[in-house]
Amino acid sequence: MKRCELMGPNPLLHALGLNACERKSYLFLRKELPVRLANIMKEIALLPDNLLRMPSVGLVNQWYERSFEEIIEFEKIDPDQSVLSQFCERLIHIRNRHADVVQTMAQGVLELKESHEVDPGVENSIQYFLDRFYMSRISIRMLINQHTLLFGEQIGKQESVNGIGNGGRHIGSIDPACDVAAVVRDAYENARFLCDRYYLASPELELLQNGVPSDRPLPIVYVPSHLYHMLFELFKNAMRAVMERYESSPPPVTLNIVQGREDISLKMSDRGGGIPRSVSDLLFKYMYSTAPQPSKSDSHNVPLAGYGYGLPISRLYARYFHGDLLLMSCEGYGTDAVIYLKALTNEANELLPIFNRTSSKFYRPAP
Ligand SMILES: O=C(O)CCCOc1c(F)cc(-c2c(C(=O)NCc3ccc(C(=O)O)cc3)noc2-c2cc(Cl)c(O)cc2O)cc1F
Repeated sequence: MKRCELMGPNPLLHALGLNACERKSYLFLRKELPVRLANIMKEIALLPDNLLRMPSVGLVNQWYERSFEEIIEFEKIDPDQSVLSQFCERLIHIRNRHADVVQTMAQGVLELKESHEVDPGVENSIQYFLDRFYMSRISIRMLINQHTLLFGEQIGKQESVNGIGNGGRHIGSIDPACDVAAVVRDAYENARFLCDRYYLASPELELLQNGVPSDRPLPIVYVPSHLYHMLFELFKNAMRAVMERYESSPPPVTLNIVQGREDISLKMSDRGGGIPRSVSDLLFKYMYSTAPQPSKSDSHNVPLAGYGYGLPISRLYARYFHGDLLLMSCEGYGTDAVIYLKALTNEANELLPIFNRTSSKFYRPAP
């Protein structure tokens, strides 16, 4: 078995250690995944009783408990090829089980809103929990994807992730030369398709690099699907604001990519009229964003915005590798949304929620 340098829990560095080794990854994940599942289950147990009792939250909790049990079954099994294949299949099974966790938790929050008065203290606890819960989920899915993409059955067929061709250079879900400009154009075109379908028109994209029109590739080490998710969400919001404000000749949405020494900044600017600060703060609140899902039958007239957790989860994707996502809206004119990415690979390690005395205080403040 070829030795390999397991480069620690940083999935970027771990995966870029091109001689990734399935056995080392198995030994790391069979410990690390139960730890991350256990950490978040401890926090679920500390949720306000009213939320914990909601049927959908109970369902999510069962999924976590089941997945925890299924991984610790490997705790004392030495890896031979059969065990490694079973482990890969088990991870895929677990990833599929958790596919609808975001919507199911949102349903749990809705069940709470519809059945109980929610005081600001409980709302703060829910906001704190969901940020940590979804960040934990991003990290767990990142580790599972790296292992199953690097060592799973599909390894020979992996052409690209998220449909963006790349000549097979991906390492798991990480692209060591992720072309930011290409992901921007991809996200814009897909948001534009939805916009055209609903408004029968859409704003043009003005793509700049350091303030100058440019189509030049801009390769960074990143997870294209994370970058795409953030950009697609912001383009949808910008297009909705612009098209709601302009009957015709909508002004373009500008996306300026600025390469700094520490940060790569992607500033999206629109002239959609903007929102007051009191509203822009609410857009990151899970309780505010939780509304009954539009019925599928009238999906043709659902606005661009998905009544989802698009913005808070996009911010978590940015923060996962120590970046950020900020909104600066000028009511009466338009909105700037900035995605900050870490330009230096070795600084882009994971940002993980760890359950400890400090975090538990957040749920039940000391009497
Ligand atoms: O569904 C999701 O997950 C996200 C759902 C989210 O849905 C929204 C949406 F796409 C766009 C806007 C919006 C408006 C607007 O709507 N302006 C008109 C109005 C002015 C005042 C007030 C008020 O005073 O209350 C309300 C609206 N202006 O700028 C933005 C805007 C918001 C964001 Cl996050 C962005 O990245 C770019 C933007 O241009 C608000 C949304 F809410």
